[in-house]
Amino acid sequence: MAVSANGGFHPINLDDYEATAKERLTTQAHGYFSSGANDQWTLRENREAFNRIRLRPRVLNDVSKVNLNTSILGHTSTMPVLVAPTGMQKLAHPEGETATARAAREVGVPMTLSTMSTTPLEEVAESSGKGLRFFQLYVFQQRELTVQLIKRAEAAGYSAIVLTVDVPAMGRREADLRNHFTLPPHLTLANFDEETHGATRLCGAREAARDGSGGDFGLADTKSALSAYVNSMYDGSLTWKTIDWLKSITALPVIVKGIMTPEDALLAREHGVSAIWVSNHGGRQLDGVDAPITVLPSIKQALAEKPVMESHFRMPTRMAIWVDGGVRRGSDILKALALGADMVAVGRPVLWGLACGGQQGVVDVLSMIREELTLAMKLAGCNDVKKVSRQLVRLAHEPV
Ligand SMILES: Cc1cc2nc3c(=O)[nH]c(=O)nc-3n(C[C@H](O)[C@H](O)[C@H](O)COP(=O)(O)O)c2cc1C
Ligand SMILES: CCCCCCC(=O)C(=O)O
Repeated sequence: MAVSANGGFHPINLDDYEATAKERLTTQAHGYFSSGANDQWTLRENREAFNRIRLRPRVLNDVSKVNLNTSILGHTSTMPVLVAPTGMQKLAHPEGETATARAAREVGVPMTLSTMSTTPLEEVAESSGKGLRFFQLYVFQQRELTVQLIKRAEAAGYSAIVLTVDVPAMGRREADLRNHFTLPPHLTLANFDEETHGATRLCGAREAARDGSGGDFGLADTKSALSAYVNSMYDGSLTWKTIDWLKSITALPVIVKGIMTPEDALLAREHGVSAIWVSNHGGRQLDGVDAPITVLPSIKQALAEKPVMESHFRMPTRMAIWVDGGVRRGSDILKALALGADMVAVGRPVLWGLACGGQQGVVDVLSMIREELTLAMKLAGCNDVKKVSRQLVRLAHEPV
């Protein structure tokens, strides 16, 4: 990282943001944001998998101008990048999700707001203004509460519902256990009512975690307050019928986040979703699964080979593929596009930007991603994201 004479912060890559964010965050917050599940093999693999993919540059192709504009669900994004949902952003900065929303709007990319936001979804919508925003949904055992969240997201102008399907139970994040992670008293899960739901319940979990009593959640040393909350509140009985139900109660496009196999990608298409989001939740759920970028080619191939199944649901003409996990370089985005992604999401880098500089920090992170992507495109001989093709990359098992 470049350090000026007065010790100022001059990040030159996304890892520099992470290093500085670590210095600024509490141990608990940094542990929650950065960690993966169990031995964190998948967390590391998300990065390493990108390093195994080689680029195949073409030359003499006029790259004096590079076009990154991308169409997403009938809207426009200024690059094929979106902000992934991450919970509890006020742990990173007092302005939390509103700062992220303003930054995403400024840069012209979509933001996905987490159900587990520390700012009410309506307030985030107001900050986002005309910015494109999606609402990430967790389905609660209290179905009525889930329906209310969807109705509120529709009323507040969110343009899609992103249903996360890889949290039937909370992954085992050992940093949260070691740090006795709790939400600080001044923060709440702001999409919920103190009386009836979330904030109150997480407070219960917080006290139980602190005094080791187990409290209402029966916490032991092997459970964190977060896992106690998730395991007692989220609906672990979701099936593919849940997608049909969701589509029956909202006219918004439905995206399914957490797809990792061709089999599930095909099922998602049968159930009429608008996009699948290939993701292993940033290595935070099942440790030992492949990186999303590794499974992307087989998912793309299965969708291309198998015809769209007939069903009584309205089918999108083409189901889009979004991907996330370990994206830290512009060239990672180029690799993902070449392997079949329509959009690429970033999670932790946005949190690091938020911790380093609030709204401006997130703008800087997204702008750095844009600059790196533009340069990678030029050096690879590609002047338009729409023209990125499979020929641009070589996988380890393919001949040179
Ligand atoms: C701190 C943190 C909180 C997250 N919260 C959510 C969430 O509330 N909902 C969700 O669907 N995914 C959540 N995720 C997963 C991200 O949406 C995304 O899949 C992941 O972070 C991508 O990997 P990356 O961080 O390497 O970019 C969270 C990830 C992190 C790091
Ligand atoms: C208060 C519960 C936090 C739920 C999980 C948010 C998430 O998806 C993640 O941390 O990962």
